[in-house]
Amino acid sequence: MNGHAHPAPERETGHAHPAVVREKGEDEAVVRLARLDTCAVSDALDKLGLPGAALGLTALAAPRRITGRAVTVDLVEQRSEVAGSGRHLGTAAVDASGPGDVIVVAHQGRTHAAGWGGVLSTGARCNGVEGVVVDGACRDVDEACELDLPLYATTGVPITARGRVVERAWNVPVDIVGVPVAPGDLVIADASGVVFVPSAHAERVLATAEAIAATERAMVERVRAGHAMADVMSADYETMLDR
Ligand SMILES: O=C([O-])CC(=O)C(=O)O
Ligand SMILES: [Mg+2]
Repeated sequence: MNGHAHPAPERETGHAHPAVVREKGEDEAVVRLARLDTCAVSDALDKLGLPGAALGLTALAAPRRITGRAVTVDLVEQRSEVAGSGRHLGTAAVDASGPGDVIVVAHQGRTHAAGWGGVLSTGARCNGVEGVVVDGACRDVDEACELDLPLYATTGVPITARGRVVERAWNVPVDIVGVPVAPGDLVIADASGVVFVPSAHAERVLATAEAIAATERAMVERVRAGHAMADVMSADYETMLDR
């Protein structure tokens, strides 16, 4: 699954997640997720009373739907008392990732320095990574566009992370705009935003989202058949997500 000639290194922290040991097409939850969109998944989370939608993130490059399992990177401000990894942020995650993986960088909304860049994008693309999510600024956005690597973030910035922001750890639980994200959690991102699904709740979230999507397909058929909007989107729709 890894584009490099050498085997992917062992992950340094956390648990191996299913995408590491399975080919993408064998990850049943990701296959089902790929048939949905962020809105159906967000509605399912609402109905189940779970958090998951990360606000304020949008596609800066290659704007298409991505789905996969989270490989996390946690960033901190570089200060003398912080022991960085000694290598550039995100590199271990890129080396260990491949098809079915989405790299999720916890940058805590920072916009003064990039939490991702073009050399990293090249590595991610070479390894077949599905895409990258950063809850802060990124640079070399043009390179990500040229590479056709989906990149979801808050904004672009030309300023490097070097000397400013370092990797604290990777493959660890992180916080993305208030949403807890663990390695191996499901990720879906599209033009409406970015949503995470805890792997422990994947089955019931997927089943609920599939039912919601089926209901909406039937509604759209009724709209196309000429039914009044007020009938199609009536009280049933308004209360559909009630718990
Ligand atoms: O220095 C950085 O912020 C990283 C960078 O530009 C790259 O990966 O190309
Ligand atoms: Mg660069």
